[in-house]
Amino acid sequence: MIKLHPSIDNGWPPAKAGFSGGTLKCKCASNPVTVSIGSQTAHNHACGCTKCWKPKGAIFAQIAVVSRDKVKVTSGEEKLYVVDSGATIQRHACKDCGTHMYGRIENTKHPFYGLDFVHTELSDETGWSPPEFAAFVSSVIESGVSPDLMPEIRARLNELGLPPYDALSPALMDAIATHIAKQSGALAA
Ligand SMILES: N[C@@H](CCC(=O)N[C@@H](CS)C(=O)NCC(=O)O)C(=O)O
Ligand SMILES: [Zn+2]
Ligand SMILES: [Zn+2]
Repeated sequence: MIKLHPSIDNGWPPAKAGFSGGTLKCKCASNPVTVSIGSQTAHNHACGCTKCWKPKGAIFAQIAVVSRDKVKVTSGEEKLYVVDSGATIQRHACKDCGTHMYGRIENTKHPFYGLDFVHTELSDETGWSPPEFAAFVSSVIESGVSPDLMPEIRARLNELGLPPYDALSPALMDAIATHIAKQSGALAA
């Protein structure tokens, strides 16, 4: 069976009712960076793009969103740096172990402004919102996955209940387009 991501390959625990967050910890054995998340996450998904952080050996990342005001660096802030300051999502990573601790959008006009991107697998708590779909699936080829494996990867994602898309899910793509149409005036605000 093709392996996609350690938190996805064997299924996942369900979201816990009333779950109110937890602490993300980087992979450093000493002085880890810790980030407190003060609420449940949403839109958790697998992402195949080259920019999202993946655990060792994984083909996909797993990533969810949470309101930026619920994200607080609680230790090791001095170890964080922005991976690509030109990217829409400013990914704050640990300079010692490379783990991305949170991704933030600073452009106030962006449809997802106000939401941070986080990898909930970095927490010991269970009850986070589970993955719902797979995004940027074709992009795994850009990381060196053989195009010949794509039918098997998409079949496995479907089997796991994660519909594969080559961008975001239709619901999120519609939300982005609606936001842009309201900004341009093509739709009434
Ligand atoms: N094919 C590209 C896709 C990159 C991409 O568009 N990633 C999406 C999903 S994370 C995105 O929203 N990126 C914005 C950013 O990285 O700032 C790649 O794999 O590098
Ligand atoms: Zn680290
Ligand atoms: Zn991504």
